[in-house]
Parts: sequence; C-alpha cells; structure tokens
Amino acid sequence: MADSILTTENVRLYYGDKEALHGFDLDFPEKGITALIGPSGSGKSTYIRAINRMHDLTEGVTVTGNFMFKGNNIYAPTTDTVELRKQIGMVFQQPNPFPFSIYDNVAFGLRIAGKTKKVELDEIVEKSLKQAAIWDEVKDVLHKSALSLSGGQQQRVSIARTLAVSPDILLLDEPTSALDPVSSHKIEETLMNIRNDYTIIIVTHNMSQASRISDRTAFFMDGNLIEVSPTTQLFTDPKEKQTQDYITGRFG
Ligand SMILES: Nc1ncnc2c1ncn2[C@@H]1O[C@H](COP(=O)(O)OP(=O)(O)OP(=O)(O)O)[C@@H](O)[C@H]1O
Repeated sequence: MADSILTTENVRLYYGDKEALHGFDLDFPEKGITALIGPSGSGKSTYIRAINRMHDLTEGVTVTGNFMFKGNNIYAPTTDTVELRKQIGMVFQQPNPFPFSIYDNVAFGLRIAGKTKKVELDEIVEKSLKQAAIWDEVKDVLHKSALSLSGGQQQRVSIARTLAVSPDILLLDEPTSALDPVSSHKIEETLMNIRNDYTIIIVTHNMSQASRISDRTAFFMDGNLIEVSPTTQLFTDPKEKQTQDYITGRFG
C-alpha cells in the first residue's frame, strides 16, 4: 500500500521452537481504526506486541519478517526501542496507571523526554485528558492518585498517558474486556473521537465493538491472517469461508 504508515511482511514469530505466527503480510494506512478479531489463541496479541518490539522483553521469542514504520526498519539493531514505543504506544487489557497522581501519570513520558515547563506540561496534560474523554471527570482532582479512579477511568487515563507523548500509532490489546459496558462505551467514544488523528490498531474479542468502531477488520485464525477487509464488507460479505463461519458463530 503506497500510503501505509506501517507495513509488515512475511511475519513469523516463534515462542521457543513453536511457530505462533505463520508468515503473513499486513499493512496499515495512516489514520483510522483497524480491528483485529479472531478466536482465542489465533495470534492477535502476539502480532501487535511484535509491532512495537514488546517481545524483546521476553526470552526465547524470535520474530522474523519485515516490519517497516514510516520507512524505517523496526527491527534494525539501531532502532531505539524507547523512542519506538513512544511513537507506537500501547494500551493493555488491564488499566495500568502508575501509583502517582492523575497529572503525574499523564506527564510521566513528557518529563522523561525532558519537558519540565509547567505551562507546557499543563497544556499537554489537559489536551491528552480531553482527547481521552476524561478531562471533565478529573479536572478538579488532578492531584489525586490515579489508583483512586474506577477501572474505566483508569483505562482512559492510561490512554491519555499514551497520547501525551504524541504517538503516530496506538496499539490497544482488548482495552475494554476488563470493563463494564458503560466504561467500554466511553472508551469506544474516545477512540472514535481520535480516529482522524492517530493510526489505531485494536485487538478485540467483541465483534460488535469491531463493527461499531473500526474502518477495517482483520480476521486471524491459528496464527494466520485469513482476511483483511473494510469492516462493513467483512461482516456482511466476507471473502473467505473461514471468516464467514467465525462471524456467524460457527466456531470460536
Ligand atoms: N509467552 C508465550 N509462550 C508460549 N506460547 C505463547 C505465549 N504467548 C502466547 N502463546 C501462544 O501463541 C499463540 C497465540 O496466542 P495469542 O495470545 O497471541 O492469541 P490471541 O489471539 O491474542 O488470543 P486471546 O484472544 O485469547 O488473547 C497461542 O497458541 C498461545 O498459546
């Protein structure tokens, strides 16, 4: 794809000797939401963790293939993984705020990057919390511990913290599966609000969530990418029989 921000080719990943991803290609256009769906164990989390080199932190994992982000090889030995993970930020299933105030959580990455001016930090913290659709709920308690918030609020603070360092790509690994329906809905709204500003890749078990919020959906099975299509097409007229069987509930 000519205007892709991220291209991945011949992606293979091994846990020890076991091949978990079997050599597929997947590209991402700049901006918009791509949902990754598929049965448990199909390789969705394994794949997105390969995109920002999270597997580097686990012994015994080997990744092969071409991963290019804005024309640069993600797996080049010279890649600065701290910088990479700023540009390709990640939000996990369990909200994971640090045991600091809400403000300090969102300012964390900025301070590490050397930003210390209060006015500048204030501005970015406010903007990020607004983007994550939680500003109104926390603006009067910014110096309270983030751990005092509800799970759904903590997850939106986690999103704000990730957005504060201006990533290009936001990876989300089942960000709503630990949340109640109202909180899940708020996260979905948040993602829809920022879809034009970021390239968003979300792993979800929830097919109705994928169909509500994403522009494209990729269906994974057994470590293979079976199909990637515009979301409406994938859910109404999929190209592959395996996709059809999955979305109609025949397995998974
Ligand atoms: N740390 C690990 N060590 C060994 N095998 C692993 C590890 N993590 C995942 N796997 C295996 O890799 C395959 C893909 O798992 P992965 O978690 O990526 O699937 P998934 O589609 O994200 O599943 P889920 O939807 O349940 O999170 C599975 O067979 C899984 O057992």
